[in-house]
Parts: sequence; structure tokens; C-alpha cells
Amino acid sequence: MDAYQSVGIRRRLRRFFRRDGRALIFAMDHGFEHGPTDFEEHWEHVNPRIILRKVVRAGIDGVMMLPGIARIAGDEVKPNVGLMIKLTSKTNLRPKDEQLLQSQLGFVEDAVKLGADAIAATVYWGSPQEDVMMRQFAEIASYAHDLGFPVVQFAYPRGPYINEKYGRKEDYRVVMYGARAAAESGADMIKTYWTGSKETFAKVVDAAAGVPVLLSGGAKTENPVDFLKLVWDVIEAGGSGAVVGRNIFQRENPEPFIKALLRVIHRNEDPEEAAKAEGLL
Ligand SMILES: O=P(O)(O)OC[C@H]1O[C@](O)(COP(=O)(O)O)[C@@H](O)[C@@H]1O
Repeated sequence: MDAYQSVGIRRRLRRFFRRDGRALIFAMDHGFEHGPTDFEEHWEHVNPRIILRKVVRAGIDGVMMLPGIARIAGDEVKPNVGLMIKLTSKTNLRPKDEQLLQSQLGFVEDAVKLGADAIAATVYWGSPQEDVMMRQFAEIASYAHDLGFPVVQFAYPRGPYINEKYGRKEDYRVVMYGARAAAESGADMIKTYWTGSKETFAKVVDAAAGVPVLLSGGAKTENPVDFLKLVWDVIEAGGSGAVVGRNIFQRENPEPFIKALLRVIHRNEDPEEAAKAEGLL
């Protein structure tokens, strides 16, 4: 028989992933991680209730936020939408040489109290502070797993040695290494960078050894179809979906865009067809 915890982890993962094993998750930790200026393009979205209402109405599979925003606006997240609470972060106000560390700002108990379905933490693989983040992740994962909660790792390789050796943090060898490290450290879901091509992203997926790999959205593309094409490539490469922030809340009208993304992710629709169907073209 399965341990109770295993049943809980599987049940909770199903609140994000549909039967096809894929998910579209809205990321909303930017007010803390990048600062409120990220919302300036469409300032009404700085209000978590307004943007959450829109993404939930559009049919998003899950949302990710820090504990305080879940307290303020978590009731906008309907019971059929997965709630992911992230327990580490950093502000952009820190001195540059301390930007390579995410600190813990909440505890597993807080996420449980808030009704989370999954618990997330970032590890900057390759950072001079890697050791601190590895320990944070290990402590969070061990306790969360004991309680039956899946754990998501934002596996973001970054640091001076990576730049020196590989030139860029999006080099597939580095991203693949981060994804593997995430799988080896016990993640149940991995969020990471785009590597630039379907072929290289497929290697990242392989390296994760069966742990679902989701794209980390990145900066908004001016043309929405460009982002739909990117997500299409992620799916073609065996990726399990995307965790998207700026590409959603920096658009004036995120709803048709989310619906088009859902068509690409869950119905394998061609990006241009999906865009047309939602009136984006
Ligand atoms: O560390 P970076 O690259 O500045 O971005 C981190 C941000 O990107 C995310 O991981 C994903 O959001 P985006 O889709 O806007 O890139 C957020 O959760 C986080 O705040």
C-alpha cells in the first residue's frame, strides 16, 4: 500500500496537471521579486484581485504566489485551480553581489494554513550561495513531502562561474544540469529557462528523468504569437507546460491570450490557429 503522503502528493499534483499531464500556471511574485514597476504597463494588474479574477476566469490551471498575497487575495483562486505557494524570494533592492541568493520568507506550515496544493522554492544552481539554497530546499522538501505536499523547484542556474564557463545561463548544458540537480534534490515539478530550441529543451526534459519540466515565461514578447510559438516548442520538446507571469499580466487583455495558450498546451493547436480562434490575429 502507498504511504498516505504519496497519495496526498499525487492528488495535489492533479490540481495543476490535467489528464494530458500538462499545465499552465500563472506566476505572480513579481511585486516582490522585481518590484511593482513590473505592473506599470497595465497598472490595474498591481491589484492581485483584479488580475487573479481575469486569469481564473480564462481557465488557468494553477497560480503561484508568495504567502502574503495568498492571504490578501487567495480567495480569488477557485477550488478547481491549483494554488502554489512559494517560500523563497529576494528583492531587486539588494546589493548586486547579494542578488544570487533567495531567502526564505515563509514556512511549510504557512503554505498549509493558506490552503496550498504545492510548495515552491528557488535554487540558483551555480551561485556562490548555492549551499544555502540547497539546504533551504532540502528542509522545505523533506517537511512538505512528509505532509503529502508536492514540491516545485525553480531551478535557475546563475552565477559568475556559469558566465565564465558557458557564456550564458540559458546554455542548454547549464539548464539541463539545473534540471537534473532539481530532480536529484527531490523536486516533483521543475520550472526553468528556455534554452533557445526544441532540440536542446528536449535534452533538459530528458535530464529531469521523468520529473515534469515547465517553462519559466520570461520577458513579454511584443507579438503574442511569438510566445505561443515558444510554448508550442516546449510542448513538442516534451515539456509539461509553462509558468507565466509578465507575458500575462503585462498584456492589456490577458484573457484571450491565456485561452490561446491553453489551446496550444492542452489541444496541441497550432499557435497561429489558436491566436486566430481567440481573436488575437
Ligand atoms: O529572476 P528573474 O529572471 O528576474 O525572474 C524571476 C521571475 O520570473 C518568474 O520565475 C516567472 O515570471 P515571468 O514569466 O514573468 O518570467 C517569476 O516567478 C519570477 O518573479
